Amino acid sequence: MDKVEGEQEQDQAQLIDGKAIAETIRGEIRDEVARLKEESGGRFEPGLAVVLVGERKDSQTYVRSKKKGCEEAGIKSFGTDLPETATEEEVLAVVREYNADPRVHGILVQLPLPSHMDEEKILMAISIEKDVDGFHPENIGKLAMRGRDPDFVCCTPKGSVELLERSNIPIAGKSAVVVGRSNIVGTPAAMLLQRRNATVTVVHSRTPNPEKYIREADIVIAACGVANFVRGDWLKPGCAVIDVGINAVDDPTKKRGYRLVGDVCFEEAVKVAGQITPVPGGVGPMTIAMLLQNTLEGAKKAYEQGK
Ligand SMILES: Nc1nc2c(c(=O)[nH]1)N[C@@H](CN(C=O)c1ccc(C(=O)N[C@@H](CCC(=O)O)C(=O)O)cc1)CN2
Repeated sequence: MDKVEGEQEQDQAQLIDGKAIAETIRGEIRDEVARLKEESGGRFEPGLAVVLVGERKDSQTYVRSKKKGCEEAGIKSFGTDLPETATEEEVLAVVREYNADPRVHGILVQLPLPSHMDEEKILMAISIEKDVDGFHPENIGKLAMRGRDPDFVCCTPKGSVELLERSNIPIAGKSAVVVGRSNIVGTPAAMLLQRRNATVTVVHSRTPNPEKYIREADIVIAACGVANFVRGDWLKPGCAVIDVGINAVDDPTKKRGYRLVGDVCFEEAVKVAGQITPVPGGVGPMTIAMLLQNTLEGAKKAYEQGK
């Protein structure tokens, strides 16, 4: 059938530009921090403490980006780097010090921690009012409860939902599938979508035929950590796809010898979906923007209490 003039069929999904959206949010944070500092007559400054244990290159890069993000936003950053050989007690001592420091409104311990440490024990030591990563079991628990609000929501799931909202993609009444059930992404993402009245299914490594559920979904959040796991023909035409995966695959044509791909096969999915996030440049930049937003929220609460 001939196309009506001016009417165009969409043969490719619209890209959800996480980098641009994150930049907008960072600008909003910068303005709000400046307003807060001005209101306090320069006496109050939001502060974030970043604890890094070990020498993982990727963690070092993320920590650097977080500190740079703070600097650009006018947030003071504090940092403690400990060697891989540090003991659990040494990390706990650093966390306790930041818990007690009134200049610090947010604390994060970069994950993953070395394998000899009990991650949950360390995350639980972070004061709930400073848990800007939202990983404390009490914050996760509150997220799961109707009628309760967590102090902070984990950054990657929060950023994923923010991408949907800022792209005007309706959530309420829609059917959503979250691929993956990790404590820090899949599970909180499912809870956030449910709080916005989506009907949510979580598929995971033990789900037989996950494509059966994904084919029904208006919204897919993929967070299973398996490169190209979700195929294009698993998707409902026109659906929104948020790809949380950041997987390195060998690529000798690249300077660093690898390229990053998501948990969704982008080349196939872009032909079927209505909207899709790229990797890189999708959810990743939102993680840091949400961390800065959470730090600002924590600082504002502390400021109000201190007035
Ligand atoms: N304490 C925490 N640890 C970890 C978190 C977290 O939220 N809190 N998340 C990840 C790592 N992470 C932040 O810490 C993070 C990952 C990826 C990106 C990002 O912007 N990625 C870019 C690509 C980067 C590249 O080229 O290598 C993108 O997707 O465009 C930001 C933050 C695990 N640990």
